[in-house]
Amino acid sequence: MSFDQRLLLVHAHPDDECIGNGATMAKYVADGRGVTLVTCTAGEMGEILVPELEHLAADKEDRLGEHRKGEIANAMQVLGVTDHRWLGGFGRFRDSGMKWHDDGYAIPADDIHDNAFWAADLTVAADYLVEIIRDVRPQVLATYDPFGGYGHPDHIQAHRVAMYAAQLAAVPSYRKDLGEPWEIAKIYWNAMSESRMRAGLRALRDAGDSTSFEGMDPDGPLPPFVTADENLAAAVDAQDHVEQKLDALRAYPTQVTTDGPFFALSNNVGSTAWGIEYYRIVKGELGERGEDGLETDLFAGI
Ligand SMILES: CC(=O)N[C@H]1[C@@H](O[C@@H]2[C@H](O)[C@H](O)[C@@H](O)[C@H](O)[C@H]2O)O[C@H](CO)[C@@H](O)[C@@H]1O
Ligand SMILES: [Zn+2]
Repeated sequence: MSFDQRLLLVHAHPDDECIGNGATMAKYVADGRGVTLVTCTAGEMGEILVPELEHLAADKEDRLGEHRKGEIANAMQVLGVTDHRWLGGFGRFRDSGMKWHDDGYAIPADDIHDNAFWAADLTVAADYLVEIIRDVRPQVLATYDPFGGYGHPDHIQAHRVAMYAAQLAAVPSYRKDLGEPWEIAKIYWNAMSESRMRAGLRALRDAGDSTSFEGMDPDGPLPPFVTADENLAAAVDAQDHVEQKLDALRAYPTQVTTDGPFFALSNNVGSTAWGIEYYRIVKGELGERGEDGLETDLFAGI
C-alpha cells in the first residue's frame, strides 16, 4: 500500500515508540498517512516487571528479546501500524543495557555484549537505515534528541544513527546499491513540554501522589528529558487516540506497570497528559502554526 505522506520513526527499544509517539502514530495511521517504525534492538537487557516471566531475563534464559518482539507486535496492532522493521533485522544489534549514575543519569552497563548497539560501528548501523530511508522515502523523520531523551546509551546511539543515515541517504553518489537517493524534508526530535510536565507534577502532588516521578518538584529543576517550551516547534494533538496509546503501552507488561507513574499522570491529568506529543524541529521549514506558535502537524508546509 502506498501513501502520499510518510513518517519514519527511529527508536532504540520496544515501547519507546509508544511512550514518545504512540498517539501521533495512531493519529497519522487513522489520517491515512504511512507510518514506519524502525526499532534498533529487541530490549534483551530490560528489567521484567512480571514475576512469572523473570526466567526470560538476560542473566537467566536470555529470551526477553523474543518476548518483547511479541509485545511490540501487539502494540503495533493496537496503534494500527503495519510497517515495523528491526534495524539490520531482528537481533542484529543487542540492547546495551544501562545503569544509573550517582547523579541520576543513565550510563552503559559494565559488561556490554560484543553486538551491543552502543558498540556498533556507526556507518554499519546507519547503512541499514539508509536502505530503509531510500525504500520508504519519508518526508518526515522523528527520533531522539542528542541526549536520547533521558540518556540511555541506546537512545543516544539511535539518535546518531538516525541523523547520520538521513544525511547519507540523500547523497546521490553514496552506496548506490542501497537505493535511489532520498532527502527527508523535515526532521524532528521527540520532546516533553516543560509547562506540561510541571502541570502534570502539580496535579499528581495535589492529588497526594508523592511517589510518581519521585523527587521531581513541580516548581524545581527538572531532568534533561524535559524541553523548555521556547524550544518546542510542534504539538501534535492526538487526544482522540490517547486510549490507543495507553492500550499499546499495556501491551508491554514486562516494561510498563499500569499502576506506575505513566498511568498515574494520565489518571490525574487526563488525555492532555499523553494525548498531546511535542517535538523540536531540526531540519526543514516550519509550516502553519497555531496561536501558541507551534505546528499542529509534522507534515505542515510539505
Ligand atoms: C524506556 C526505556 O528506554 N527502557 C529501557 C531501559 O529500561 C530501564 C532499565 O531496565 C533500568 O535498569 C530500570 O531501572 C528502569 O526502570 C528501566 O526503565 O533500559 C533497558 C536496558 O537497556 C531497556 O531494555 C529498556 O527498554
Ligand atoms: Zn528505550
